[in-house]
Amino acid sequence: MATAEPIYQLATTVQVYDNIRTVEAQLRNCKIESLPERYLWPAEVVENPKPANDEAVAKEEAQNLSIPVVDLAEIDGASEEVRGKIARAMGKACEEWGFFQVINTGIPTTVMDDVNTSAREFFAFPVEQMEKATEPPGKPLMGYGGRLSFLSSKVPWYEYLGEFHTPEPGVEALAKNVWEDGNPRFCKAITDYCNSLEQLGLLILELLAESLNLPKDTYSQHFDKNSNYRGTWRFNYYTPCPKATQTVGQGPHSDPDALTILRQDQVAGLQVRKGNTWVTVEPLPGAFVVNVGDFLQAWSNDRFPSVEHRAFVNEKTDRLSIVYFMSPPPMLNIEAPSGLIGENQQSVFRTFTYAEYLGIMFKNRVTGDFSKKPLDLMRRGTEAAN
Ligand SMILES: O=C(O)CCC(=O)C(=O)O
Ligand SMILES: [Fe+2]
Repeated sequence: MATAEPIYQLATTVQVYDNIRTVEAQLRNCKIESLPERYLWPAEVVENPKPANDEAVAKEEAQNLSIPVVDLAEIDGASEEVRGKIARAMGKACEEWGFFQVINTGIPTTVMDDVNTSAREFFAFPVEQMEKATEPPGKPLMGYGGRLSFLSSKVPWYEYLGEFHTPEPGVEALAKNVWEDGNPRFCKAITDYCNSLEQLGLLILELLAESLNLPKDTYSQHFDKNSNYRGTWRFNYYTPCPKATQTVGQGPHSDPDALTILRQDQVAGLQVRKGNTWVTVEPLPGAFVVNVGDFLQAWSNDRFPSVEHRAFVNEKTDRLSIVYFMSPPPMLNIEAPSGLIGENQQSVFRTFTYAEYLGIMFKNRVTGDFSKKPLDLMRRGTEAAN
């Protein structure tokens, strides 16, 4: 079981603080006046980067930008031509943004509504009840959390609940710790949702391979149920923060996995880096936000960047995002397919496994070193790669 994997051992250096609900209540009751130091992220992280030239122009440009939208309405039984068009649009979005929104996925509204209701049911509990789902420190970002610092030197203003969907689904064990009857409705909602997202993820991986003129199963074959791939669901819940402008829901990061599929509610909060600015991902009803993770960046030989993103919070409204992370089998060697490497050339990154990569990433983050994107350490010729 994943609990014992050495890749997570570093996370035992985790620092546990008061739950953010306690801090929020203290602020509202004027028991404390300002956010505790640990939530105060540096200005360069919280604010938009200052453009070198004209700030007003850059701001306006950012407002007019939005991540591409890919429509899947015609994908079922599509002709080669139509499928190719969709694949190219997706590939272009990934090359230029590392992000896109996907609409008309065919996933029934009820599947999305049920998981939404389940997430809100959980986060409506008092802290003591939610904490029944807290996992021991060796399983970072699994179970319930909302006061931890192990991925950065600062604490983000958010709570999460998550578990594996595959290879060993953990939702039932988790639910048994929280509800006496194990809440079968909750378990079903999450399982149905993950099954749908898994199918969507496989389709996207196929289309992305096609966009690179690779055999369509180049990536998706490694996400077969029998392949030991890691599918993880996570709810991110951002309670309103009385000092929202001083902190972040999630600091700038790229996702380590291959592909992330996120469903946000109708409250904006996700921002994607584009050059020197941050572009807000506008909530679109029924859409999913898809992004390339570090692993797919390596697997595409740098064609699809895994782009930094962050989530902000606000003073009045809570916000929920529901994420499905697709990570390859931990021991799979990742190397760029030969179709992406020219004659007499080497791949941009050295060969590495996901397990090895997570180890390096956690170490980097626990020590608070954000000066390098972890994936850059795997480029041929860099220190960690040698
Ligand atoms: O909540 C969001 O919009 C961002 C979530 C995210 O980036 C993550 O969970 O990795
Ligand atoms: Fe992320």
